[in-house]
Amino acid sequence: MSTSGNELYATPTAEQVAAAGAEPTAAARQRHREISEQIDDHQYRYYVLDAPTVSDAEYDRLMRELERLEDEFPALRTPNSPTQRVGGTYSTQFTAVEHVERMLSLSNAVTAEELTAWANRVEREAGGARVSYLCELKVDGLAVDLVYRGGRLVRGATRGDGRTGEDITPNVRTVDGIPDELTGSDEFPVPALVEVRGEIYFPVERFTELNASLVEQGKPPFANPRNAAAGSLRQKDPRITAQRPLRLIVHGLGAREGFEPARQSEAYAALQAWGLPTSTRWRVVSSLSDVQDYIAYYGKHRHQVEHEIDGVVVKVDEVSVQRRLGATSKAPRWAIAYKYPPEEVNTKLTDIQVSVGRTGRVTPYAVLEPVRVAGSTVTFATLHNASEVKRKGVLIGDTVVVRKAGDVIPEVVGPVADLRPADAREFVMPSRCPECDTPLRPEKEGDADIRCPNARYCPAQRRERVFHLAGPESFDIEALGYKAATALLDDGVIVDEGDLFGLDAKQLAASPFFVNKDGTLGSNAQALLEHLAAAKSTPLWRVLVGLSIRRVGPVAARALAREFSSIERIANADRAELAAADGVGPAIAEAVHDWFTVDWHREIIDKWRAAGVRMAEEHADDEPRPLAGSTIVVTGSLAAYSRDEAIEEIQSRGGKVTGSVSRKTDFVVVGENPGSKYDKAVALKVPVLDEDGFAVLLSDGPEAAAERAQVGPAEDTTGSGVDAE
Ligand SMILES: NC(=O)c1ccc[n+]([C@@H]2O[C@H](COP(=O)([O-])OP(=O)(O)OC[C@H]3O[C@@H](n4cnc5c(N)ncnc54)[C@H](O)[C@@H]3O)[C@@H](O)[C@H]2O)c1
Ligand SMILES: [Zn+2]
Repeated sequence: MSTSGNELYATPTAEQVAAAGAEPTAAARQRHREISEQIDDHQYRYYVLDAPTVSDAEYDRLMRELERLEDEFPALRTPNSPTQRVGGTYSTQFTAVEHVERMLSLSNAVTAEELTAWANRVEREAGGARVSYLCELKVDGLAVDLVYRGGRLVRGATRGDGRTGEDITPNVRTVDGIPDELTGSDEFPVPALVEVRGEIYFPVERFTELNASLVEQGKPPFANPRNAAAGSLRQKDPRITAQRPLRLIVHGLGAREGFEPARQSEAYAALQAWGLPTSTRWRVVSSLSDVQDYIAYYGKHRHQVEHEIDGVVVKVDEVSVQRRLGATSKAPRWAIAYKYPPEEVNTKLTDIQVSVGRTGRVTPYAVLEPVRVAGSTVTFATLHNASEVKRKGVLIGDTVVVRKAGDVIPEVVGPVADLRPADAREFVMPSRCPECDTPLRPEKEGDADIRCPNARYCPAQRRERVFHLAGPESFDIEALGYKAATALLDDGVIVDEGDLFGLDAKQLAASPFFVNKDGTLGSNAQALLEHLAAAKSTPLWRVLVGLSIRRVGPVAARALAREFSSIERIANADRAELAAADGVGPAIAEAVHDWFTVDWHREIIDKWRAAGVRMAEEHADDEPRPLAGSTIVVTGSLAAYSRDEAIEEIQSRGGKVTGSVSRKTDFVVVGENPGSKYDKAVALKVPVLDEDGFAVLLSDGPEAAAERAQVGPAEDTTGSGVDAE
């Protein structure tokens, strides 16, 4: 709608009044002003200070509220509204520069319906032209514009308000992977001028390290990798930028002379040919349902990517259609960002307390003001150990960024330094066990972990050990919940886990937890006795897991059970014999050996044996071992197996798993995002199995698998995202 010239003063027609909607109420105007001011403030903190004080989710909520208000009262939708302009601004710290072509933002969708509505509109307005969709990851970093003239990098700038950005040329030059000079190919010669758009990011795995070093220098840490990227790039002193492990992914073009792509995907092929870092993850698909699949796939695998992603960007691949669709003042109509549900929220860290685990390890954990994230309410988050608390730079009383990624346990990412209250205080590791008051100490000089050495009687350790026996990888005793385990110990029914399998109804009747109001024995007691009886014939490896021997998880326990086939033989083996067993090694051997030298540990074994717990593997020796003699390397992530599970599957069939590829390797099993091991396998011509091939290896053995293996140079799949047409 044009508001220029005399139109402003003319009496509006009936149609104009209708189009403008109802006159905004005073309350609506007031709220609109409030939110707009808040958004301006948040943009300043985010784009200029690189230190936001609210989460992206909170910011997005404000923006959506503003949009709803404007839908209701269109008169509020002025060109100046945050909904109508590219959010962001530039700092006087840097020289302001005009972009040759404007840098836009993206419209976004958070539901499948919004995405479908966008696609429907695209297809309607494409004028009958065929539309393909290019799907790619939305890199959570900061947007940059790189100008190459005659193939030379002449300028790097931030997005700013979209027209004017900040000149950060010297900083950009320090970023690994940004070429000073473009190369070209026959197909894609270097153009006379090109504005390249991309996203600079901070690799996720380097983030904690950066914050630790900032805290050490007495500087405020960054709340998340995106702010770390922005803060590292927008430095007055480019030498600081040079020390940060920043990376770039390019995803678009601005102005250009001497190059006119017909498709977005062709532009990416050109960018790659010029020597710029493109992603290998983009795909061109021909239907919306394929777009949905791509979104679902990365919804699941977003944490296997080296940078943070906050969504997927979908672009119309055909440039002719892009042109037809054009752009609003804020964003192109031919692209949309599908945003994943937020995984980060801000909340208050009210305290840091410690808990004592079943092996005595003392771990600090965050007590948070309850907050909802990724579908559940988070109140606690582990902090691992005291040095981790230091590395993260969080103080009690801080507002902190809490991250909960899918099913993964919640984590404190870092403090919001600008909201630190004056009375925030440092966490001090207690010197005594919170449950038994024994002085805490590291086991060995220099250990990061400290422990409660009172292993036998510390109530916390006993409780955790007893409860651990109930777990699915140990005896799997469903009726032994945390409350039941606590009651058994607190009411003196058992002294420790040694007494568990000898329990009878009379003993259980001594605990109110197992007795009904009318004095009869509860059904929970009956269930516990039944489950305990059934658990007595648990396989040996799971009995070993139940012993809470340090370092002995399911993988080591399986290896021990396979080699020794009885507790007796494990207890009597010396360190060298233990260490020589396949899949055991010196550290586990030492832990196992030490465990059996403790008298009360042996008493547990004796009591369990007396109670009828099976202590030997009956059939261990005649299990088929189809992979005996095969050496296998696993790299990348498999869909159907965790890393440990894959290793167990191989070892339980007699195969050997090693960490590096050599000519002696029989197979390399390659999952999603394999590392250099894959390249090495190809170079050494070691047979490579994908996940289906791995399934064949497990079910039908090495010969069948060899037929499915790929050997030698692989087809080059990078950048060949265009689907078969
Ligand atoms: N927490 C805060 O206080 C605060 C303040 C301001 C903005 N923000 C965050 O920034 C968002 C708004 O920023 P915005 O306007 O830049 O929108 P946006 O970040 O949602 O999307 C636009 C940007 O995405 C980037 N991008 C990443 N990968 C891309 C790809 N593959 N193709 C194309 N572009 C890609 C581009 O740089 C583009 O400018 C908010 O939704 C919020 O998440 C937060
Ligand atoms: Zn203790």
